[in-house]
Amino acid sequence: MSIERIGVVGGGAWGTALAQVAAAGGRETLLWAREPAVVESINAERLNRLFLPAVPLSSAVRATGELAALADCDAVLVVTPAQHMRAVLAALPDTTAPLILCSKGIEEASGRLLHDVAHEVRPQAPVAVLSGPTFAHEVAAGLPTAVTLAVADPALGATLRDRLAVPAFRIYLSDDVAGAEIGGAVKNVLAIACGVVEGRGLGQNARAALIGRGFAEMTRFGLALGARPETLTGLSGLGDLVLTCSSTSSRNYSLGVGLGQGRPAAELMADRRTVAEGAFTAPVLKRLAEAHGIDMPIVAAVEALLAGSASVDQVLEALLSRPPRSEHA
Ligand SMILES: NC(=O)C1=CN([C@@H]2O[C@H](COP(=O)(O)OP(=O)(O)OC[C@H]3O[C@@H](n4cnc5c(N)ncnc54)[C@H](O)[C@@H]3O)[C@@H](O)[C@H]2O)C=CC1
Ligand SMILES: O=C(CO)COP(=O)(O)O
Repeated sequence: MSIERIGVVGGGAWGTALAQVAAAGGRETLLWAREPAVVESINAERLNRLFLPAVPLSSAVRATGELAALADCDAVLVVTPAQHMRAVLAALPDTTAPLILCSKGIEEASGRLLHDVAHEVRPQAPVAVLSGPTFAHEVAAGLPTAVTLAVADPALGATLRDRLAVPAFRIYLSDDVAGAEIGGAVKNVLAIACGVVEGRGLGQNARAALIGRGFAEMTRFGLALGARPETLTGLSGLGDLVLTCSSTSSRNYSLGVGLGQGRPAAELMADRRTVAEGAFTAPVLKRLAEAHGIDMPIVAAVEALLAGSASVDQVLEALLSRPPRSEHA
């Protein structure tokens, strides 16, 4: 199987950065964007003025507003917000090209991981997941980055890796598709919690404690859903958790900073153009954890803050008054 022409669905920051990677070496890459202003600014100025304004794009990235234009792509990177993925996949032209899911989240209405959504909507297409510690602006600027590419078929994985990898964008293969997805979805919720710690001035010890105990929650949830431990300790799990929990470059962390400063979630979410996936993942993750009997107190605290059902001081008090337990229980 030869993969030459890549399509990208989603003209936000991450779709644009990935289009830039796919266009390395001057290979034409077709980026579908929902906003006509994004299509126009990319084609006319080589810039995505709405979502990634600081990075000049390769002339090999071409934008379109028509999903039908992706019909002859050999592989399609899917980079919409998680809650819109089902609708966009359903609107894709009839193609059996491999779909590489690059979004991070869980579908709220169904509780399904995104690769399950993709299998359901596009049963003929092979599905891969690309995830890891990857701020879009750094990838687009060509800074060194490493990711996990998870796909059941190792031959397809190697073909996709050979087409997409460049020296500064290292791709590590895995066949643990669910594990790669779970890390990326859960870390967004934990990043909100770490932002709250900063916003409320709780200190760096508290942030490190949240990363450690948050990782314990990610591990319990991941193992219960069939993820492998080495995936959770790898790039798409612990690697991305560390990145997102320690930088205001993260939209999720920044949302948490606002919550920690006492601003209401509704105000922080209103008029957002960019997506903070953890706000949509938290309620469904809490629901899934309860359904599976998995203890996830940090996730529950973030959900309560976002829902406005508890204040920062109340969730802090609840977390600090939990009965002592073994670190490994
Ligand atoms: N920005 C980053 O550094 C990274 C983002 N991701 C993931 O990539 C996914 C996309 O995020 P970004 O590219 O950052 O988005 P963004 O926050 O830069 O832009 C928002 C995106 O949402 C799209 N959108 C809004 N309403 C929509 C609708 N009804 N249907 C379809 N699309 C709609 C917009 O067209 C735009 O592409 C998310 O799941 C995110 O977690 C993953 C790794 C890195
Ligand atoms: O997923 C990301 C980095 O790996 C981007 O994080 P944010 O969505 O929080 O900005």
